[in-house]
Amino acid sequence: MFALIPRSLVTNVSSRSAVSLSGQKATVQEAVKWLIDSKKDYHTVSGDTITPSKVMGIDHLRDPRLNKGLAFTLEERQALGIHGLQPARFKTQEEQLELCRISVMRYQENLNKYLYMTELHDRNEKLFFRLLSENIEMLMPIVYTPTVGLACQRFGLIYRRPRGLFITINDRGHVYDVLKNWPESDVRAIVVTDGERILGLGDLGACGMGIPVGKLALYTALAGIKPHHCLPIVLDVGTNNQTLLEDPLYVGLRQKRLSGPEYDSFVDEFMQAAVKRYGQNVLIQFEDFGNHNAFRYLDKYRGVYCTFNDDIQGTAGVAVSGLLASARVTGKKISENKFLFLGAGEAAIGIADLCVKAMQVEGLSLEEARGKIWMMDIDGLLAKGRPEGKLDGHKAYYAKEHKPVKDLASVVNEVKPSVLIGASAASGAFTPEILKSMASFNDRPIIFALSNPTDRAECTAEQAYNNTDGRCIFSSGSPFPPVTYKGTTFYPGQGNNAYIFPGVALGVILARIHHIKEELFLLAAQAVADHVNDSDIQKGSLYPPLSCIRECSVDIATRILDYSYQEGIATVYPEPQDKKAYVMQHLYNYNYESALPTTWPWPNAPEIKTRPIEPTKLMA
Ligand SMILES: NC(=O)C1=CN([C@@H]2O[C@H](COP(=O)(O)OP(=O)(O)OC[C@H]3O[C@@H](n4cnc5c(N)ncnc54)[C@H](OP(=O)(O)O)[C@@H]3O)[C@@H](O)[C@H]2O)C=CC1
Ligand SMILES: CC(=O)C(=O)O
Ligand SMILES: [Mg+2]
Repeated sequence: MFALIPRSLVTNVSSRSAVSLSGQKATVQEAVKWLIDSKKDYHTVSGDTITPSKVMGIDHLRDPRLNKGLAFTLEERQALGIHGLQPARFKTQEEQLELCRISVMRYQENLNKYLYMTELHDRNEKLFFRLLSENIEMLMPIVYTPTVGLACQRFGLIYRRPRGLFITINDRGHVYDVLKNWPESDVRAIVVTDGERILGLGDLGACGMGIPVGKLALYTALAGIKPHHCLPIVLDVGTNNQTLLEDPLYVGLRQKRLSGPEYDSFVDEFMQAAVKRYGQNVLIQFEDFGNHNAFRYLDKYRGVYCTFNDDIQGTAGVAVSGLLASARVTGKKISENKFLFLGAGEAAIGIADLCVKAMQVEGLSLEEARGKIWMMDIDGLLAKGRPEGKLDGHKAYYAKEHKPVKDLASVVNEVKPSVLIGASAASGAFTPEILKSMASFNDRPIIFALSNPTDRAECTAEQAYNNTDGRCIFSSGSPFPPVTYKGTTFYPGQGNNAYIFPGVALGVILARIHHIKEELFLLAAQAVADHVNDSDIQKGSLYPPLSCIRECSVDIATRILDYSYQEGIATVYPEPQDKKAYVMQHLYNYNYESALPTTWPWPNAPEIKTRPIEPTKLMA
């Protein structure tokens, strides 16, 4: 009888003294080595005969992890049993990449480019990641903000193949069983959302899955974390978005969002199940939860699990990095600035808290540091005793003895901040009048419009430069094209947590840190700032080019390893002596490897006729 067995179980046949491998006699040890080398996932076993499954032949084309398309050589096509299943042409990965670049650029609509990338991800994983990694500036806006926002909004319409795990409240009591359905057993990182605050687009329920998928694509493309170590998850607890509830295309649970103790116990069960399934070191990144849950869960879980909240902590890292780099333009330390935030939510409070930490490192007391930060929420200035708007949680730290003020322009004129940061999703809130005011009392005003996606930004890059006489230092959460003002072209940097979370995750995973300390984000901020060079600054950017994020991620991870061994929070022993080499050694390789076992051809195997592969011209 034939049976399909996983490669990991092939060693079960070791009790046999000899086997027949694809018709060739071999010792068990040789056969096992061949099978392991062959990187096949399944083999048929019949009696003492182990045969690479014929069914799995075609699965080399169907499985995105194994598929190389026309890049399979003649030897591989014959050895894997896929000869004849593709056209005769052989291509290099470089030729395939060129075709992909041409194909993706042929689409006019960004959503179609997104769909092309999704289809490529589903078809050929290595090609997808190499394409993305080598074309970050062109493709990050497609797989990530802003296009991913649109993809989430159209999720029901564009949904074709599943990616990630959807765990609903109906799975309560069985969350672990659902996790067991995920086909990978060695998951090291989970990005989870409940879809309540997707970018600045609000509650998108289960359609929020695009975000964990996009974030984890960046884990691999920007930090070399292996794709099979990554798991995107949506906790579907319903949605309060009435439009979605009435949308026949909505694919999530069609009911109001669960809240209160039942919701909490569901999230508790998820956390416990994740650790039971993948071990206590599994990294769990919270993404785009509603404000009221984000802070609570960070406080509740950070000392118990290996977890962080990207919107609070990752965003803080990237903003502080920009502020550190801004010193090269303004000559001011962070503590020599006065800050005004529009927004007092996850991103704004996260940034403010990390700025305070940075200012303390620069020598300020906690009170002095908090005193330099002014904040506004939907009810206006955080002023003690204001009649409207609670000052709960961290908001209270930044509330000032001040009369209530509602409008941003008045606060700007009164406070005269040197740094204006928007994390409110209030598009256009930085009006020309406000920008002009910033330029009237600052030589080089710092303006961060961090809200995503693009149409939620507090101002555009063009508005910022035009209304500050080209003197502002600008960055935004989603990318803006270069702006030419009075003959000078500015290339604004992207103040997005994508500079931070992939590198932090890489460092945490490699050091196997149990709990993620705040210091890691300060350290990551410093690392990214160190990668900014004079030409970046001259071009108008506080960040290194997107094409350098991989280097930043490796540097962040290396510094995290150094720090975690110094602090005794790393749990991998023996301690790697050369930390950077250790990081490099563990990066995902998106180049194709031979699909042939190293020992191929098997002794006495029929000779494979080969012919030279002729270099062919790329498409025009
Ligand atoms: N660039 C980046 O890397 C990141 C960008 N972001 C972006 O930041 C934005 C906010 O995210 P997040 O902080 O998580 O969301 P939250 O919901 O936690 O916070 C939003 C904050 O903005 C305030 N707010 C809303 N509307 C207005 C308004 N008209 N005027 C003044 N304040 C207003 C809210 O007030 P109240 O408290 O009263 O409700 C709240 O304090 C989103 O667009 C998100 O995409 C987020 C993370 C990373
Ligand atoms: C970038 C990001 O995490 C956000 O906008 O939510
Ligand atoms: Mg987010």
